[in-house]
Formats: sequence, C-alpha cells, structure tokens
Amino acid sequence: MVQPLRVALAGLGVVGGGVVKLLDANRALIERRAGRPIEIVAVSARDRHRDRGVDLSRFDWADDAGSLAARDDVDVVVELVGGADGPALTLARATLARGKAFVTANKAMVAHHGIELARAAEAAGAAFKYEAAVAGGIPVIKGLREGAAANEIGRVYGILNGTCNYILTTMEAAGRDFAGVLAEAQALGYAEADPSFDIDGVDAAHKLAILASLAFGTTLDFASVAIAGIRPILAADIAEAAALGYRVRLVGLAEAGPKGLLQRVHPCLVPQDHPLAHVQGSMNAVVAEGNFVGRLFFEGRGAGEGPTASAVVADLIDIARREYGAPFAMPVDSLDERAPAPRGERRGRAYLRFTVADRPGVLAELAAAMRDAGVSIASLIQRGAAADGSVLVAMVTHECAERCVTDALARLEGSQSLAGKPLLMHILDV
Ligand SMILES: NC(=O)c1ccc[n+]([C@@H]2O[C@H](COP(=O)([O-])OP(=O)(O)OC[C@H]3O[C@@H](n4cnc5c(N)ncnc54)[C@H](O)[C@@H]3O)[C@@H](O)[C@H]2O)c1
Ligand SMILES: N[C@@H](CCO)C(=O)O
Ligand code: NA
Repeated sequence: MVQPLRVALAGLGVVGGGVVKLLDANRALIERRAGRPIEIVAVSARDRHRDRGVDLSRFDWADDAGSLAARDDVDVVVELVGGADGPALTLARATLARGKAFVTANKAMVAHHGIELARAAEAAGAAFKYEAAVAGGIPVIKGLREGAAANEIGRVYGILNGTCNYILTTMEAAGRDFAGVLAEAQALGYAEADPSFDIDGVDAAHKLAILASLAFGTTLDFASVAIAGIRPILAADIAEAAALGYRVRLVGLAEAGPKGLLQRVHPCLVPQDHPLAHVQGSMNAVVAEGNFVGRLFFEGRGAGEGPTASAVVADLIDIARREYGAPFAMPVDSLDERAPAPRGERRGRAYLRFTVADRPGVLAELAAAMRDAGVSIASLIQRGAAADGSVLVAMVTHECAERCVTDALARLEGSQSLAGKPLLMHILDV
C-alpha cells in the first residue's frame, strides 16, 4: 500500500482555493505522476465560514495555522497566507524544525528569510520549495535550479509582476490612466493584499532577489535592489514611448559584473521588437543568459488562481517523488557574498519626461542642465499646453553613465519651470 503525501494548507484565499480545486480536478493524473496520492488532511484560514466555492468539510479545520506543523498526520505544510514575517514565518520555522517539508508562494518571506529557512531545511534534510513565489505558474525556479544548472549565468531579467504588466498593457491598449485599471487587477486576484507592493515595484524586487541568488550562486540581498514603481507613469508617457518605437514595461534586471551585483526594478522603455515588449496582461517573462545555453526565455501566467496553484502542486509532486535538493541550488555555505555594484556607473540611454511651464527659456534651462551634466539629447518632443497651461517635454538621451542623467535631474530640482517631478525611465539595452 503506497503512503499518500499528507498535506496541511494554511491560507485559503486566491492561491489556497486554487490548490484545493487543482488537486480535486487532476487527482488521478497527479497520483500517476507523483507515484502516490497527494491528500489534503487539514486546512486553516482566518474565516471558517467564507464560501470559497470548494467543499472544505472533508478536511480538519485548524483555527491556529501554527498547529499544523505539529500534527503527526502531516508530511508537508503549504503556506499561502502571505507576509514576510508574522504567522507565515512562524509556520515555516516550526515546520522545518520538525523536519517536515515546507512549500510556499510567499516571495516576501523567501526574499527576507530564505537563507535562514534554507539552512533549517538543510539541517533537517527537509524539502523547502517555493516555485509559486517567482513568476507564478512559470517553472523558472526549476528552470534555473535544474535545467540551467550547468551554466554560468551573467544576467537574469524580466517582467516579474502580473499586476503591473496588466496595468501597463491595459493603459497601452486603451489609452487609460492608472487608477481604474489597478482596481481591475485586484478584482482578478493578481494583486498583493497591499497593492502598493505591486505598483511600487517591491513585489518584483522580492522575486528579482530570489532569481539573482539562484542564477549567480550568491546569498539573497533584497536590501540592495534599487526599486522604482509605475505610479508616476502617465498614459502620455506610454504614447510618447510608442511614438519613439518602445513599449513601457516594469523590468527587474540583475547582472553579475566585475564590480559587483547590480539588481534593480524600474519601469523601462523596451524596444518594440524585444520579446519582453510582447508580454501582455498578467503574463510574466524571465530571460536568463547562460554561458553555454545562451538566452533562455520563459513566459507564462505570473499571477492568478490557476497558474499559481499549478506551481504549488508541482512542488508537492516533487516532494511526493522525493525529488528535491538544495533550495538555492547549492548548500547555503557555498553561496557567495557579492557586494552591490556601485550605483550610476552602468551606461545606457534614458527617457526623461518633464511637465513644464509654457514660457520663454524653459527648454533652454532643461538643455543647459543636460549640457552641464554631460548628457547629450538624442531626440525631443514637446506637446501643446494642457488646461493648466503646462506642456509635456519628453526626451531620449544618447548613451552615457547613468549617474550623469541623475545629476542633470538634480540640477533641475526646485526649478520654477517644472510643474511636477520629472520621470526617468531607462531604455532596455539587453
Ligand atoms: N494571488 C496571486 O496571484 C499570487 C501569485 C503568486 C504568489 N502569491 C502569494 O501567495 C500568498 C497568498 O496570496 P493570495 O493571493 O492567495 O492571498 P489572499 O489574501 O487571497 O489569501 C490569504 C489567505 O490567508 C488567510 N490568512 C490570513 N491570515 C492568516 C492566519 N494568521 N492564519 C491562517 N490563515 C490566514 C486568509 O484567511 C486567506 O484565506 C501570498 O504570499 C502571495 O504573495 C499570490
Ligand atoms: N501580486 C503578484 C502575484 C504574483 O506573484 C503579481 O501581480 O505578480
Ligand atoms: Na514560478
């Protein structure tokens, strides 16, 4: 008689509900692939009586998620509660301390505490898996940990937040402004409990830090990720970018250079013929460049009930098969500490948008700031006056050190000619 893999599920929201539905729908197939049944025995969530469209009466209910780790009839705890600390972290620690397998979709917790948890998993010989935490349904953790394991990877980048990509591509298609589109992404189940994590780039930064560690064999360094979000982007920026041959995407980029590790999440202008420019809606995409395999491109749904559940259950199948290894692809003590690359030295082109007063000398003032900072302007568009008399000036620079562009903006700080904070977007050049 084969032993089923016995699962406890903490959190029954978008992802937890999806996991129950998937295990029900594909039960027989999963059993054949895993070599044994995967059975939920106990669940926990905040509200026992909320209708989730699934029958929960067959599972034991735990009011305290923390109690799931202590149950003798549980082999693996799946954490789908969320939050970097708090109950999720308590549950992770308790589960691994008891030598049980732990699965999570919680990138915030993995980005902040992944090394500690990996160490605990290593000490206990237990599985610690988090495929759903990065790019939802895309098997990118598996792809890097296993498929690309033979390569030195110099760069990993991509579109890592479904909410932002949904917002940007809907703004692009419909010429709409930001606010209403965010509400739609929330209704579709893409957004984090606190959507500022999505739109301010923090969620993508969590995922990027995890990808960088896996790709480069370095310890997690979330604190060094430079982060900018999509709030300041106007429909007009998307239109100007299109006129210049680009699309706007929130891109996470990590590079392992001789001077250290660059990690950043920024809205970028992506050339229209780049594969990332074609990523629509809640889709995510990850590019990894290996020294033998070349450019790998992973694309798929990065958020939502079905795709995220697909990744969680894939982890459970690996555990049922007893096929799992080091959470960060090598023992924690083999991971390198790598210093962050000095800011501003990378060279590239930039898009700058200013909202300015429509009067003599304003363009000259912008041009002088560029000149004094050593930035050369490649193209410039000025669009006519808005109701308040302000005009929009968008420009693209020639290639220069990024610190020169920041210097130009610093020279303009406090200028009476500016009617708002300028927007800087890098132009993707990889
Ligand atoms: N929604 C997505 O598309 C998606 C994709 C990838 C990863 N994730 C991650 O998955 C996790 C869950 O996300 P979600 O969208 O399902 O969230 P959600 O808000 O829909 O669900 C959270 C669940 O946790 C429960 N909960 C809250 N506090 C609890 C506690 N103390 N004890 C037990 N249960 C508790 C809630 O009752 C709810 O059932 C998060 O870490 C999120 O970042 C979500
Ligand atoms: N809030 C996240 C969920 C997937 O991690 C997103 O929008 O991509
Ligand atoms: Na994934």
